[in-house]
Amino acid sequence: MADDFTGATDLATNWVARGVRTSVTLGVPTERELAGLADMDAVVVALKSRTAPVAEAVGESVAALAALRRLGCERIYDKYCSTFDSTPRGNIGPVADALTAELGTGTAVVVPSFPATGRTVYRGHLFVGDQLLGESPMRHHPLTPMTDSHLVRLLSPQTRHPVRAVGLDVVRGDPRALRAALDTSAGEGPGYVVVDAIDNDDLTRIAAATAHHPLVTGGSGLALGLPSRGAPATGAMPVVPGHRAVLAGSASAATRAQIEAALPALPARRLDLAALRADPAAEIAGLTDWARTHWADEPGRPVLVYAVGSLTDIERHPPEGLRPAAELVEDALADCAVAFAGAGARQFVVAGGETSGSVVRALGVRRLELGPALAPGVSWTHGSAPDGASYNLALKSGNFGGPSLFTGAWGELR
Ligand SMILES: Nc1ncnc2c1ncn2[C@@H]1O[C@H](COP(=O)(O)OP(=O)(O)O)[C@@H](O)[C@H]1O
Ligand SMILES: O=C(O)[C@@H](O)C(=O)COP(=O)(O)O
Repeated sequence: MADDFTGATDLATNWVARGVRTSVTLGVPTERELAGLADMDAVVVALKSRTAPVAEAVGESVAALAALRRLGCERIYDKYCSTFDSTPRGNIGPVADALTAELGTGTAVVVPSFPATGRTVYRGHLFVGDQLLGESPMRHHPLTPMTDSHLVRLLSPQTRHPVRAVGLDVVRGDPRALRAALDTSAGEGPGYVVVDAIDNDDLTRIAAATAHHPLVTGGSGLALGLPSRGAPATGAMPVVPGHRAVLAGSASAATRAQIEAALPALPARRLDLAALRADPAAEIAGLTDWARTHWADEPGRPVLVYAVGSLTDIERHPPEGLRPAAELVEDALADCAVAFAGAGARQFVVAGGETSGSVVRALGVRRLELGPALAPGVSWTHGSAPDGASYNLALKSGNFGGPSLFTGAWGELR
């Protein structure tokens, strides 16, 4: 299970790359939906629980676990952000505590490392590229600003269980010693072990040492440590003809670079918070008319609607008595998606995990199958809504992908 929608397609991208047939369900699958998943090797349940109230996040995660167990899943992967997005209250710790209790497990590993995207862990410190997490642009995140980098320190206040660390020397040493270090010792109850990993070989060692663990936790990188089952498990993804749009609610550094690179090439509009507060329906109608005009002029050319071009666009506190910007933007982009779909848009790149959750829920899509990969942790997907409309959706984590992703992604839809 994944705590946001981009995280879900990120994990699925890595499983599919290892030849594991994987579907993503958007929300906890119903009994009927479960029946359609029986022949998959893996299922990722995408939740929107990263910044939800703790009790809600725990409740949804336990419901997702119950559904996965009904499906016969024997091993559970608790996927959170490779930048450990959370606060001292959660939700990484409380969710992991609940899963540990439900599964009756002892020690669970904590592995945010995803070297292909620059996330590495050394001596318990999480790095984003060359920077410590707490010194990286993640310190500016509108919802979960990360100002510390030490994973034991970050997780400890969030859990009732002990947190210890295992260093790179152990990861690269005798495999039996690694396995012993990651297993629950006699008399030890539930707890967490933060494991160093700075390259994919480290992840392979950790995956082998935890192959018998019923629960692992981390970013998606650990999935790349699985033994490959052969060719990537993507079938021929249907390409849905229709207009194209990029909807970017993320304020992350990679998204801002993608917006900057796209501005000279794509018709673009930045959301106007004041206008949205004054009359959201009129603002969405205006954006839809604008998009329609561009699609009529140049069919095939995507339009870009974005929230944050530079850090100064972030509104940390709403003016007295008004709705927070995060809610306003998520609702606006979800409404744009629905209105754009009504105007014939079928191909969307959505930037940001929370944003993707809002957009995909609004479109009503409940299940995604993966298509071509666009960057580490980012793939095109295909999904259908109950009204019969189908979409190609690329749910892009705020911090993933190169600068040309918003302009270059479309070439993969052939
Ligand atoms: N101008 C803004 N001020 C404050 N918050 C914003 C603004 N624009 C967007 N947001 C919010 O920031 C959050 C970004 O989170 P998310 O979509 O998960 O992106 P990321 O993947 O970069 O974390 C969303 O809730 C979005 O609505
Ligand atoms: O693990 C990751 O970094 C991503 O899969 C992820 O969770 C991204 O979250 P957002 O940046 O909020 O999209």
